[in-house]
Amino acid sequence: MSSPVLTLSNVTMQIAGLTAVDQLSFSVEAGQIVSLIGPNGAGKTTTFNVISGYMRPTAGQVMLFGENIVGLSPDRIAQRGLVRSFQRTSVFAGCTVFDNVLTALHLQGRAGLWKTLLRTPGFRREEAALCEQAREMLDFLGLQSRADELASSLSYGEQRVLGVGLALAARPRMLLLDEPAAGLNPSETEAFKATVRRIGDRGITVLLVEHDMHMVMSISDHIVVLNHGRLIATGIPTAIQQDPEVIRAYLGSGLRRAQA
Ligand SMILES: Nc1ncnc2c1ncn2[C@@H]1O[C@H](COP(=O)(O)OP(=O)(O)OP(=O)(O)O)[C@@H](O)[C@H]1O
Repeated sequence: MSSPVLTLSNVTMQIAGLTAVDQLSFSVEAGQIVSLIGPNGAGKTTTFNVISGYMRPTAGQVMLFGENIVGLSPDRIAQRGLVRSFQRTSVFAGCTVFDNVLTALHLQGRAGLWKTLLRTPGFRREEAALCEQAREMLDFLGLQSRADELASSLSYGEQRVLGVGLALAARPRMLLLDEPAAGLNPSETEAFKATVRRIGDRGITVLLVEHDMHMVMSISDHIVVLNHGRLIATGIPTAIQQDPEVIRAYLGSGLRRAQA
């Protein structure tokens, strides 16, 4: 049996007198693809902010790989293996696709300033290894044929995939995806789903916030549902689709479309 990589215990987040997240507890098991869903204003983004260190919860505990990460900065949390890919594209538009990935890998590299400036043999060896890793990453993302093009020339969907590649360059053990399908057309969404599955196949645990119920229902091993900051249901997709409280929370709308 797998063990949880992430556990929230009684997490509460009050913002300007409003309880955005209310006594929230749930766990994410290693290697799973888990979706965090709920109607607008349910507290999903706030929960992501708390998990990734952008907000310090008013109360509660967030355990990542067995360690309480409340109070750690996003950078420190990323060093512990949890990396977040943002809703908006975050690629360097004026650089080539290859240089985007290479730069992200460099940020994780070990070459120090002097080694880099003096272009020592150690630096050149590391540079060659990183170029190879960048090519592998572009293969993995299905962007190899676009390597020499400017990132700005990619479609919106491809830019989102590249943005995930930049997050993967940090070698996360757990990846947080913030509305990955937002703004994608149906074929881009299908391609993105395949990418997320391959990320899962690499043993990386994925937690995503997503409004596209088709994507959520077809990709998730497990779903966590929030409403008004509270957990109202958790389970496998088929159970969530039939959960009366979930259907009530959505007034049947989004969920009914996904079942159709
Ligand atoms: N910085 C803030 N200042 C004031 N209120 C906030 C702030 N951030 C979130 N809230 C409130 O907290 C509640 C939860 O918001 P949150 O953005 O986490 O929900 P969400 O589930 O991500 O919504 P959506 O699906 O619309 O993105 C909402 O009532 C929201 O108005």
